[in-house]
Amino acid sequence: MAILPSSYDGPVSIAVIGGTGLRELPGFTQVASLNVSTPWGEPSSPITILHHQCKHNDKTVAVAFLSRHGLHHQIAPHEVPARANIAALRSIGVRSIIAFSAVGSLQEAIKPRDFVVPDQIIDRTKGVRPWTYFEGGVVAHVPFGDPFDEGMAKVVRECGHSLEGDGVVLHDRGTIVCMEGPQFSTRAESNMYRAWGGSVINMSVLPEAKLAREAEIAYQMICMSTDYDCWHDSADVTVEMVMGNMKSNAANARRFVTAVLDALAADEHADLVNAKHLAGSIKFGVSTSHNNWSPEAKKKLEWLFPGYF
Ligand SMILES: CSC[C@H]1O[C@H](OP(=O)(O)O)[C@H](O)[C@@H]1O
Ligand SMILES: Nc1ncnc2[nH]cnc12
Repeated sequence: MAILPSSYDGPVSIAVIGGTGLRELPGFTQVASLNVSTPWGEPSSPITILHHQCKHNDKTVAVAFLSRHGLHHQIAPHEVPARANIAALRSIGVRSIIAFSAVGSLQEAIKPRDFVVPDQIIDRTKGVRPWTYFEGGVVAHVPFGDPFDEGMAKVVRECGHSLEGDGVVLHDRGTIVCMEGPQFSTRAESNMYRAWGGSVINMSVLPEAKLAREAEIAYQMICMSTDYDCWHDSADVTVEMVMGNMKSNAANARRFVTAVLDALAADEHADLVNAKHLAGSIKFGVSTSHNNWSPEAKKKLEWLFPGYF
């Protein structure tokens, strides 16, 4: 295989974070592979820059691709270096992320292989994952009432519906429960999440979505259901089941992501993918006056937001 350049000059506003079963985007041309180091450590994988020829306007768009669990799926959900991942993407210019995830279904109507565009999250992680950029001498609080980006979600839903009838079944909204893992849930937990109104469950939407919000990045997850967890009459979830359903529906998953990238590349979405609606928002969330920031925190945050504060 040819060695890819380790730098890329052009603008890259959009990233895809691939999860279980979506470790690459075939059909896209790889033009660079970036090893970015951040004050929060190394990301899960090199960031691949892909060139994508848009269907609608013949434009070539650059997309960044990061593999959440590493190139060989060697990083457990609680070990994913989410701060480094989001910081590395922001540092190369990314302002919008489509994150992909294999999820368990908590509702009969969401069948294995159906897609869901979640609009809410219930946090069941256990506090073992670093979840903020604002600590160690600087405090900030960002709004998180709507944890996903509605503008991105609208585009994703339109694309999903345009593929319906062609093997894609889409649920427009849903509450995703993010559990710690790596063990799957007990039956009592699974039933409790159902009683709470959970639609689907995974181990990876947090802290990814929180960090994207802090980094002023528009973030939307696309979920693909792979199992009925362990509350249903059918067999309990296993990795084999997850991988089997991911594999047999991989073509649809890729078609879906490609359609979303095509749509996001349209000129009308330029402000959305550059997250103009979020630019500058973090400044209103910071509670610590700038001259009182600790030197360590200042150094890290100036790396993330150069020339900002
Ligand atoms: C292999 S089953 C559990 C695993 O699958 C999901 O991964 P991802 O969200 O990265 O697609 C889930 O969150 C767990 O990490
Ligand atoms: N049942 C489940 N629980 C947590 N994460 C999952 N990812 C896929 N299926 C899952």
